[in-house]
Amino acid sequence: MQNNIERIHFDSMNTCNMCMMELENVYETLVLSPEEIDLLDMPKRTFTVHFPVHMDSGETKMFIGHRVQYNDARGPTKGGIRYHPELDLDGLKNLAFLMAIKCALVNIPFGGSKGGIIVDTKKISRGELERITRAYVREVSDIMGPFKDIPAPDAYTDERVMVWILDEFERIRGRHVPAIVTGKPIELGGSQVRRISTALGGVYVLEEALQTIEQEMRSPCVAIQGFGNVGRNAAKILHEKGYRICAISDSSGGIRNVNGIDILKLMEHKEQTGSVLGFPDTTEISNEELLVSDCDILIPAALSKQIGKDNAADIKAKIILELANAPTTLEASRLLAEMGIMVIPDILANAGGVVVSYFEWIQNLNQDYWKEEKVLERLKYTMTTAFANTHNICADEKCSMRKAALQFAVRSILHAERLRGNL
Ligand SMILES: NC(=O)C1=CN([C@@H]2O[C@H](COP(=O)(O)OP(=O)(O)OC[C@H]3O[C@@H](n4cnc5c(N)ncnc54)[C@H](OP(=O)(O)O)[C@@H]3O)[C@@H](O)[C@H]2O)C=CC1
Ligand SMILES: O=C(O)CCC(=O)C(=O)O
Repeated sequence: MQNNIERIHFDSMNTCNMCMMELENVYETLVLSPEEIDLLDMPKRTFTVHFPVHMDSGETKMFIGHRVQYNDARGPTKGGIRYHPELDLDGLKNLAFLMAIKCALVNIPFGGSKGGIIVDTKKISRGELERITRAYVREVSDIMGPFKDIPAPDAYTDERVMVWILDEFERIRGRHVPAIVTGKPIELGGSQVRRISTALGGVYVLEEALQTIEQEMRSPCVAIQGFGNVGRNAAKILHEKGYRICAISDSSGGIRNVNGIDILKLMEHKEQTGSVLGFPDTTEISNEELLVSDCDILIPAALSKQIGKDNAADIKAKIILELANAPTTLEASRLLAEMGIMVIPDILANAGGVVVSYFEWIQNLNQDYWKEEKVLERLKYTMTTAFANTHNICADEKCSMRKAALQFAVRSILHAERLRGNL
């Protein structure tokens, strides 16, 4: 086997260095062959598109979009679409890899993908957002399909964007194809619960995790970074369950009140002002301060690489529930494990989103729509089973949850590759 540095030089075209480094943590335990490592280290396909869009000003601007399909041994690739001014292909490869791992861990028949457009949604109009989305779909429609690659919402995309993706794709195909995208509004084939499923799935695994620790936490104090779809719904669900939400932030900064923040009122405040700042009876803190603030449970629910080697040692939470994707660098993950902090990894913690996306896809294909109770019951079963599978490996091997989850998922992906005769 080549060492890491040799490999980076050897296949520099489309490697995913972050994926390689993450996978190295399980190579030894799983005793993988060089062929297996080669297969896992690189995405299957990477697309970059460059397309013009007419802006409101009358000028035409060029945009760049990507879609990475990492592995499809277990089924069509599945993963969100992210709009962000700092979107980069390497980050997307890692996110697509995490999708493949996540789907294998919760045992749904999908591979993993991720995509997006380099754009700041706060600096464009609604009309421009729609034209950019539709233009991107025209560029990538050939590689999408209900049995090929199925997008969904991610940071700075929402139901409205999913509807434009659906509509543009159906215009191109000339027929209805509801299963082309998930995260749609219920009126257009969306599933009950999908709006809150990422947060709710996270709460299910958090409560399983709390049962495994000896020390009882009474009215735990929770700090949440991010107040978008995932952060806001996690805050609301936990608030309703009696947790104290002591600190919360968005891109403009954070607020803190150790006695707990009224989340419903904060949601109204954010709706009216566009920010969590200025909410009554709270002290302003920075996003950096939020991450290292006194709390029992820390929930990163915004962007990647928020917890790194520079701030990990200062974290005071006893549990970190990673609702964002890749919020912790690998270096920081190792440090947190040494500090005895329980980290419920993204690939488990935020899988509730794709699990209900899978339910939405099934409902679309069968044209048979489920009641809320059925979705809730199946989501809970899927998440608690994935938690138990991960926890059992942790107990047997005395390893972190991240390593355990990764092992479980890699085994499952390689098994599918072997069955297909690819290994
Ligand atoms: N949506 C889903 O179903 C899933 C999402 N995820 C992951 O969850 C995370 C959040 O996604 P989602 O909630 O959908 O995205 P949204 O776009 O709905 O929300 C993003 C939130 O993050 C905040 N934010 C952005 N930059 C920063 C920053 N530097 N510091 C603090 N907060 C910041 C935003 O602030 P502001 O409101 O001011 O813009 C916003 O509140 C992402 O990592 C995503 O990949 C994972 C699985 C599924
Ligand atoms: O719902 C989905 O299909 C994917 C959601 C997503 O992008 C994620 O889990 O990171």
